[in-house]
Amino acid sequence: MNREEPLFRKVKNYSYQELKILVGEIRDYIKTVVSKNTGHLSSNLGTVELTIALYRVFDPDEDIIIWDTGHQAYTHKILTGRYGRFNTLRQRKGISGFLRREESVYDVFGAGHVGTGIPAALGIEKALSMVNEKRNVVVVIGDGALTSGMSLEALNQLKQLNSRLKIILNDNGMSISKNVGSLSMTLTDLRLNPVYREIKEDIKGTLESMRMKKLEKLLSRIKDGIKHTFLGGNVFEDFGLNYLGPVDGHNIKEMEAIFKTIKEFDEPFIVHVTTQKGKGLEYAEKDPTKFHSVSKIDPETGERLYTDSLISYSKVFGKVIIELAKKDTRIVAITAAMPDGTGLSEFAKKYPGRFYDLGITEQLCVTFAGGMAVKGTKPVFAVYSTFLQRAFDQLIHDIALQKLPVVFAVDRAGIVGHDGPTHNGIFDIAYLNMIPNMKILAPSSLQELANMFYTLLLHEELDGPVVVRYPRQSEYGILSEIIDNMSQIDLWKWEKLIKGKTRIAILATGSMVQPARDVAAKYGLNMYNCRSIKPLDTTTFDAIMKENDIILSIEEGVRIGGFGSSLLLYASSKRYSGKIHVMGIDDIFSEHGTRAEILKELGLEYGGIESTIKKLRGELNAYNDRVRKDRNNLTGYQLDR
Ligand SMILES: Cc1ncc(C[n+]2csc(CCOP(=O)(O)OP(=O)(O)O)c2C)c(N)n1
Ligand SMILES: CC(=O)[C@@H](O)[C@H](O)COP(=O)(O)O
Ligand SMILES: [Mg+2]
Repeated sequence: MNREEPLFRKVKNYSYQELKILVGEIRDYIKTVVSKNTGHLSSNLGTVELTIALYRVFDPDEDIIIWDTGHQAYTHKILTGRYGRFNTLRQRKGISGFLRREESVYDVFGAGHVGTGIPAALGIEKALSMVNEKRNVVVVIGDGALTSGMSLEALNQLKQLNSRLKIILNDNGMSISKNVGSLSMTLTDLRLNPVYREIKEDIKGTLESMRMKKLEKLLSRIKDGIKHTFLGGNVFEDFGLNYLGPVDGHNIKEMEAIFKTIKEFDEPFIVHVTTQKGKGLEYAEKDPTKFHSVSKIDPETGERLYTDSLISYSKVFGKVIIELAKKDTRIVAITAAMPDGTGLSEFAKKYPGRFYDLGITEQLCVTFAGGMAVKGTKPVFAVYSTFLQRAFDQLIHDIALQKLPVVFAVDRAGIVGHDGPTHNGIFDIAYLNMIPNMKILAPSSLQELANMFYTLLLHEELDGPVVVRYPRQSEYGILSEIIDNMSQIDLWKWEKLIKGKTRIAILATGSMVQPARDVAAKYGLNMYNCRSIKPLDTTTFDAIMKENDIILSIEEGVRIGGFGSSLLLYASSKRYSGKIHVMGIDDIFSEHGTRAEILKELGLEYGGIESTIKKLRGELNAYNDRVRKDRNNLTGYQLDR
C-alpha cells in the first residue's frame, strides 16, 4: 500500500523561487534514475514545468487528467505519490514507465500506445455528464501523438458531442524523430505566426481581472464567428476548439495564467504549449532522438554502457535492406514514425525517394504498402509487433484478402523488457496465424534474419504477404560478415539441427531455437529450427510424428492460436498418438523487467526448457514402463488361460 503524500498538494503553495529549485531537482532525479534503469529521457525532461504548472491549476484530486502515450509522464508520477518509488522505474516489481490504473488512482487511463488520450478523455467526459458530474477533463498530448488517426477521429467528434475538453498540446516539434505531415507544418506556422504571439502578449502579464476580461472578449469574438479576422483561423477552431497559444512550456507563470483562464470557461480549448525535448541536459537537447528511449547510460556524458560486439536484429535488418535496395530498385521501406527503432534511418538517408515515414499511422502504413504492391513495387513495412496490432483489419481486408506481396519486418516480437505489457510483442503469431494467405517466418539468428530478407526480396516470387518476426535482442556478430555471407535459404523448410538418440523432438521457432538447441544437445533429443511458422512444413512434421513419441514446441508468443496450437490441430487431424507439449506464454499480460528476467519467469530460457524436458522424459519413461508392464500382464493372462 502506497502511503506517500502526493507532492502536487504541497507544490500548489510553493513560491516561484521554490519551484525553480524543484524543477532542477526533478530533472536531476529523472536523469539519475533513467540513466541507471533505462527509460524515456528526452520527452520527460521536456515536460517538467508543464506538469507542475498544470497541477498547480488543475487538481488531480478533483479534475481528470489524462496523458496520451504516457511516456512523458515521469513528473506526473513524481508529483502524484510516487516520488519515493520513482527509483524503481521500469524494474521488475517497480513502477511502470507508462500509466497504469493499478499503480495509482491518478493514472486515470492506462497508456503506452499513441493516440488514446483524446478518445478516452471524451468517453470519460460523456460518462460523467450522464451522472451530472461536472469535472474538468484535461488531456496532455504531444505533437506527434496528435497526428495519429485515433486523435484526429476524436477531434472530429468534439463539436457534435458538445465537449468541454481542455487539450494541452505539448509541441516540441518532434515525434521520436522529426514530426512529419501537414499538421506538424501547421504547428510550426502557429509557433511562428505573430498574430498568435500578440494574443499571448495580451494575456500574459495582465492582472487577473484584466486577463479574464480580455479572454472573455476574445471568446465572444470567437463565438460571433469573427475569429478568422481576429485569429487568422486554424484547423483546431474548425474542430470546435478554442485555440490559445503558443505559450512557453518552460515558463510556469505564463502557463499558469493560461491554464487558469481556460479553467474558468465552459468551453473546449486547446492550449498550444511549446517545449524543448531533452530540456536542461546538453547531450539530450542536442540529440533528442537518440535519448528518446535509452538503455543504461553514463548520466554525465550520455554514453551507452553496453558491449559493442553485440548487434541488434534491428541493426542487421537496417543494413540488409540497404544492401538489397542497391540490387533491386523496386524495394521501398515504410515506417510509422519509427525510423530509428526499426533500423531504417540510414536507409532514409541513402534512399530518400524510396523511404516513407508516414507518422504514427500503422493502419495507413499497411494499406499504403498494399497500394504500392499493387503497382509492382516491393514494399517493406518495418513495424514493432505491438503497434502492428493497430492494423489488424487492414492486414486482413487490404492485404491478405487481395494476396498482396507486402513484406512486414515485425520487430520487437516477443518480450521487450522494460517497456512491459503495453509493448510486449506476444500476440503477433496468433493474430497473423488465423489470417488466410498470410505467411510467417522467424529467424533463429542474425545471419538467418539476413538470409530471410535476401531470399524474400531478391529470390522469391511472392504470392501474398510475408511477415518476418524477430526479437528486441542483440547477439554476437560482425555486421560486414553477415552481409557478405547472405545466401538463399529454403524459407518454408524446417531445418534439422540435431539428430537425437531418443524419441523426443523439440520444435522451436525464432528466439527459442538457441536455448532449445542447447537443451537438445545435452539430452540427445531431435532438434528442429522451425523457421516457417506458417505454413507448417508438413512433410517434415509428418516424419517427425513418425519418429517421435513426444514433441515439445517452443515459441516466444502466446500459446492460444500460436505455432504450437497449429501443430496440435494438424497432429490431431493426422491422429498422432504421441504427446505434443506446447511451451509459450499463457493467457496473461507479462510484466516489465529485463527481458532475461521475464523470459526466465515464463520458463522460456534454458532452465525452463530443461525442466520441461526432464518432466516429459519422466512421463515417457513412466509410460514405457506401463506399456511394458501391460504387455507382461497381458502375456501372463494369456498364459493363464
Ligand atoms: C501506436 C503507437 N505507435 C508508435 C508508438 C511509438 N512512439 C512512442 S512515443 C512516439 C512519439 C510521440 O511523439 P509526441 O507525442 O510528440 O511525444 P514526445 O515524445 O515528442 O513528447 C512514438 C512514435 C507508440 N507508442 N504507439
Ligand atoms: C513510448 C514508445 O512507444 C517508444 O518510445 C518505445 O518505448 C520505444 O521502444 P524501444 O526502446 O524498444 O525502441
Ligand atoms: Mg513531440
